[in-house]
Amino acid sequence: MSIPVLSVVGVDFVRDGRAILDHIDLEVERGQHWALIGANGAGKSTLLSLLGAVQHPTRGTVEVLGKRLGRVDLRELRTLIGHVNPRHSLMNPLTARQVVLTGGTGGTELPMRWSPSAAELARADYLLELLGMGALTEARWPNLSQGERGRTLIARALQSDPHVLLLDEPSTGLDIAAREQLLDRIDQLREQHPDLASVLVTHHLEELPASTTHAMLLRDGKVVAQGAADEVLTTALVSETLDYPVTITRTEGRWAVRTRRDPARERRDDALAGEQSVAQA
Ligand SMILES: Nc1ncnc2c1ncn2[C@@H]1O[C@H](COP(=O)(O)OP(=O)(O)OP(=O)(O)O)[C@@H](O)[C@H]1O
Repeated sequence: MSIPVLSVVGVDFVRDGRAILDHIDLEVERGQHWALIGANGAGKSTLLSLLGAVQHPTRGTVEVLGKRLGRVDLRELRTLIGHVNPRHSLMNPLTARQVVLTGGTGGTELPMRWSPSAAELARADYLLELLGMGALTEARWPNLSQGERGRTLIARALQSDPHVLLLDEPSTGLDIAAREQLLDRIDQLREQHPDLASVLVTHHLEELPASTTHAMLLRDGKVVAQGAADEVLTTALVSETLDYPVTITRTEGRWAVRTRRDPARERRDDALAGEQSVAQA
């Protein structure tokens, strides 16, 4: 059996006496594309930061391709992981191509007196093309739209040829066209790199690419359910996770969420509104 790309065993993350993550187990294999779903504050970004070797767990183990966080140099681990941070900040107005090249140098700016090899340049251009940025390789970061920046950052995360891609709410702030373009590119990327694994965090099931294979539902730092996407992204389990009645549908691979009507609750709300207006009269 091959070594999992990511292996999380018995992980707790405790801050100020509070369990922000409570006994998390997760195994991500090559070619699997996980969605991490939960309400605000459920612990999604914290879990992603452990997977990205940004922080250490309080208890338990995190391994990336069998290399254990805490035992292996963090820089070595991070070359195996492509982490897309939507809050990427830049001091200099680099071009899209230069931003992608920084993905191979481990910083956000290009090192002084550094010049890329022909292979590094060719990879950056290949990735920009793959993410639909081929016409904008010379465009400068401050002039890129939010959607173009997002796609550039995914190309940047892939420059070091990582085994796993971590995406933290990649569609936040995008209009519908930009979001759909991004999701299409993620689907294409996964198709063309069948060994790549990924973990994508979102609040919104509409923002999941059709190529999502697995899901984990988190509530208050605990796992509500995890496994194959269609077994986990169900009306009952997502409602339990969000503590709110929703109906989940999946059409042409994509998910949609609607508030579930609860006739008993509506009758109670109507009766309450009636009592209040009588009281005010
Ligand atoms: N280093 C820390 N110290 C103290 N509390 C923290 C720390 N990191 C995270 N938290 C808290 O842990 C909880 C989970 O945070 P996290 O950002 O992981 O949630 P999330 O599911 O990503 O939320 P959101 O969807 O709002 O981004 C929050 O209540 C947050 O305030």
